[in-house]
Formats: sequence, structure tokens, C-alpha cells
Amino acid sequence: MPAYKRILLKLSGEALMGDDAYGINRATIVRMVQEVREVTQMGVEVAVVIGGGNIFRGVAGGSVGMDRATADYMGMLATVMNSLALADTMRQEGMTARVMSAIAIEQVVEPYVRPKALQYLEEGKVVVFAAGTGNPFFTTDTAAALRGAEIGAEVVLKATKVDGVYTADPKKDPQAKRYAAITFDEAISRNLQVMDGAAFALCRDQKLPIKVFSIFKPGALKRVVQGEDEGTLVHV
Ligand SMILES: Nc1ncnc2c1ncn2[C@@H]1O[C@H](COP(=O)(O)OP(=O)(O)O)[C@@H](O)[C@H]1O
Ligand SMILES: O=c1ccn([C@@H]2O[C@H](COP(=O)(O)OP(=O)(O)O)[C@@H](O)[C@H]2O)c(=O)[nH]1
Repeated sequence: MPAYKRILLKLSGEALMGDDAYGINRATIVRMVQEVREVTQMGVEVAVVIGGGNIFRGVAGGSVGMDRATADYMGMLATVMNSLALADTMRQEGMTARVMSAIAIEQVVEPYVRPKALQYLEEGKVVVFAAGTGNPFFTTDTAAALRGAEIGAEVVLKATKVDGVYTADPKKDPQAKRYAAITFDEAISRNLQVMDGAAFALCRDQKLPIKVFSIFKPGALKRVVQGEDEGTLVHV
């Protein structure tokens, strides 16, 4: 039995590179989609927000000295590309997905319209929210928190490069220990930077829990959805 009826899944854009230097690694995206499919087959309604670090990092060199807002719009466009790739891979794997963009690009992707998104979810379609929040100075983590709150998701699942929230950045501090659970206030006061402050604050205010877990660990998503001990739960 799944522990949740509706989830907002945040997938790291950077993780899409797999072992490549940038872009979308085919085997990686297929594996991610197959894991999402397992969860939809359990009857869980799934909305997805995907980052853009895999593409944007590839062009970031050219963005040095660039106006921040312009660079951020490029980042948002990168998430649109990832969203289209993700939805198309879902189609190839026999799922039905719809991409909705926070920025109007009408020939390419339909705009985000909340009631329509809710309808798709009720129909069992996977909804991929593209272009983040549509605003510069934000991240796709904040988009995940925002859309998660809007669609009434029970939890935001952050699938990332680390397998949970640690006492310090585990990539820099080998002594860092993983929390099984932590409150929002504690995570904020300890300045644990696994998600940005805006995303954290929004989830805390809306009492929307976040589960942080590894995107690389096979079966982790399913375990999280089944309510098993996996990753770190951030709660009120
Ligand atoms: N206290 C912490 N616990 C876990 N990860 C942390 C912590 N502090 C910093 N990090 C870093 O946060 C990164 C994950 O966040 P982020 O850059 O938002 O990834 P993405 O958006 O690609 O999923 C990890 O790679 C990790 O190195
Ligand atoms: O609401 C948003 C979401 C994203 N971005 C931009 O898009 C980039 C890609 O998203 P993110 O870094 O969150 O992706 P990930 O780390 O998951 O690869 C960000 O760095 C921002 O520049 C933005 O400006 N507003």
C-alpha cells in the first residue's frame, strides 16, 4: 500500500547527465522514468518538477558576466527541454504525461493552468511542471514546493545526489551524519543547505513535508512512497 495518494517529485537536472559531462544521458532518464512508472502503477498521482543544471551548466561558461535574470531565464528554458525529454521518455515507456510550463511558449508546451493540472492528475496522467516558478532568482526546488502546495500534494520528494540531509555537506565533510528526520526549524537554524531557503520556508508555512533521498539508488523512490525508512524526512 502506498503511503501517499499524490506526490510532487523533484528530480535533479544535474543527475540526468549520468556520467556524461552535460546533457541528457539516455540510460539515466529511462531508469528514472521506470522508477516513476512503478509508483504510478501503485495508484499514486505523480507530478514532477525537473531541474536544468545538466544543460545550463553546459552553457554557464558563456553566461559569465551576464545579467542574472537573463541567465535565470536560460536556466528555466533548460528545464523545459528536460521536461519535454522526460515526458517523451514516459510516452515511450507506456505512460501518459503532460508538460505544463510556467512561461508561455505556446507552440511548444501548454501553459500551467492549475485546474487543468488537477484534472490530469485525477485522470492518472503524470504532470511535468516546466520552467520552474517562471521567475528569476528562484530555483526548481522552490518551484517544487510551490506546485506541491498548489496541487495539494502530501509530500515533496526531492530526489537528489545525496541520500538525505546530513549534519554538514557530505561531499565536503566525510564525518557528516545523516538524519532520519529533522524539523524545518532545525534544518533552517543549522543552515543545512540541501534545499534552498525559499523552498524550505514555503513548505514549512504550508506544513508540507519534504523527503530527501538519493536519485541514484535503485528502488529508493518506491521505498519512499511505501513509507519505508529511506532518506530524510523534513517535517514541521
Ligand atoms: N547538510 C547537507 N546534507 C545533505 N546535502 C547537503 C548538505 N549541505 C549541502 N548539501 C549538498 O546539497 C546538494 C543537493 O542539493 P542541490 O544542489 O539542490 O541538488 P539538485 O537540485 O541537483 O538535486 C548535495 O549534492 C550536497 O552536496
Ligand atoms: O523558478 C525558477 C527555477 C529555475 N530557475 C533557473 O533555472 C536554473 C536550473 O534550475 P536548478 O538549478 O534548480 O536545477 P537543478 O539543480 O535541479 O539541476 C536555476 O539555476 C535558475 O537559474 C529560475 O530562475 N527560476
